[in-house]
Amino acid sequence: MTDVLRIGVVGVGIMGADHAERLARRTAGARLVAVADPDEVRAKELAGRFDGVRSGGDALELIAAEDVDAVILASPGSVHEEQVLACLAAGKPVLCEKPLTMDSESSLRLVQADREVRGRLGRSLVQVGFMRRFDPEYSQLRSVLAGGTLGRTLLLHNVHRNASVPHADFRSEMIVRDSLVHEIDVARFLFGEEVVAIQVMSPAPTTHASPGVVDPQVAIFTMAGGGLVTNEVFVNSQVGYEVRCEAVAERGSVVIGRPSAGLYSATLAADGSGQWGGTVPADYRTRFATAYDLEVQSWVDSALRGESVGPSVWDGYAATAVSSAGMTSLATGERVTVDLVDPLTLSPNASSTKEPS
Ligand SMILES: NC(=O)c1ccc[n+]([C@@H]2O[C@H](COP(=O)([O-])OP(=O)(O)OC[C@H]3O[C@@H](n4cnc5c(N)ncnc54)[C@H](O)[C@@H]3O)[C@@H](O)[C@H]2O)c1
Ligand SMILES: O[C@H]1[C@H](O)[C@@H](O)[C@H](O)[C@@H](O)[C@H]1O
Repeated sequence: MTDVLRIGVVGVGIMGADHAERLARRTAGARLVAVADPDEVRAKELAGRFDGVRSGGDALELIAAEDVDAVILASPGSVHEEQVLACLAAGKPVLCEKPLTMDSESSLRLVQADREVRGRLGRSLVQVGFMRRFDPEYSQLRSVLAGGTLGRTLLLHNVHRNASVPHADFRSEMIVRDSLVHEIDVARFLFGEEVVAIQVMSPAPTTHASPGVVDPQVAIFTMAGGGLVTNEVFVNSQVGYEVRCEAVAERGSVVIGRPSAGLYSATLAADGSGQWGGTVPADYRTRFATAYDLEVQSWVDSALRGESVGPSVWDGYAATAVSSAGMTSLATGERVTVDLVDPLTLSPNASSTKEPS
C-alpha cells in the first residue's frame, strides 16, 4: 500500500477544475499529476496553476498512464461509459461524476463490468459522484430517519433550484438526467429503498427558459415501500442555488437546506428602509463545498486502503434507471414504472431490491 494516490482528472470544465483545485490544495494523501480535456488550451491553463501537473487532450491516454493510480471523471455523462470501462480495464479506482451514464442500458453494462472486476480483485473500483450523501445536513437527516425515533418515513419534499443553466442546449431532458438525478439518489439514500415509479409533470414554463424547455418540472417518485417523494426542479430560477429537503415521518418532520441564521443580517434597502435577509449561494460549488471535500477525501482514503466505499456503480445504475423512466414520463405525462434488473443476478425482473454486500 502506498501513502499517496497519484490522480488524473478527465474533463476540466466547471467541475473538473473544482476537483483539481481540491486535489491539489486540500486532499490528504492525494497528488494531482495530470489533467486531460479535448479542449487542450483549457487543460493546459488549468495544469499551469499547479506545480508538476501535465496536461493532454486524450482521456484514454491519461487513464492508461503508468504514473496515474486513480482517476476522477468530470467529463460529460455521454462519454462516461467508455472512460469508466477504460479505468476498469486498467484496474484503477475511478470517481465518476453523476450521472453514471445517460441511459440505464449503458449503466447496467458498467455494473456488469464492475462485477467482473470485483470477482477478480475482490473490490469494486467505481464510485459515483452523488456528493449529497457526504453533505453534513443530508447525512444527519439520514441518521435521524434511520434512528427510528420519528417512526417510519412517509414522505420527502425536495426543492432543487439553479439560478440559470450552464449552456443554452440544456434541454428539458437534462433537467431529468442531470439535475433530478440528485433527488433520485437522495430518495434512495434516505428511504433505503428503490424508486419503483416516477411521474414527471410540466407546469407552464418560466419565460427565462429557452423556447421549448419545460422548466420548472415537478416529479413524483413512488418508493418500494409505498412512500412518496415530491420534487420541484427549477433550473432558471434567476436567484441562486436552493436545495432543500423536508422529510415527514410518523412522529415528526425534519427540514434541511434552510439558510442558517448566520446568513441573515439587517441591511439598508435602496429606499432607506431597514430590511432583513441574507444571500443565496450562487451555485453548487458553494452550497456543497464541504460535501465535495468529504466525498473526494473519502474516495482517496478508501482507494489507498484498497477498498471502495460511497455511492456504488449500482447506485449510479439505479438512479439512471429511474431517470430513464422519467424521460418517458416527461414525454407522455404518465406515471412510468421503473425497470430495474435483479441486483443479485443482474437479470430482468427484479424480485429483490438489495444490492449484495
Ligand atoms: N456533483 C455535482 O454537483 C456536479 C456539478 C456540476 C457538474 N457535475 C457533473 O460533472 C460533469 C461535468 O460537468 P461540468 O458542469 O463540469 O461540464 P462542463 O461543460 O463545464 O465541462 C465538461 C468538460 O469536459 C470536456 N470534455 C468533453 N468531451 C470530453 C471527453 N471525451 N473526454 C474528456 N473531457 C471531455 C469539455 O471540453 C469540458 O471542458 C457532468 O457529468 C456533470 O453532470 C456534477
Ligand atoms: O450538473 C449540475 C449539478 O449536478 C448540480 O448539482 C445541479 O444542481 C445542476 O442542476 C446540474 O446541472
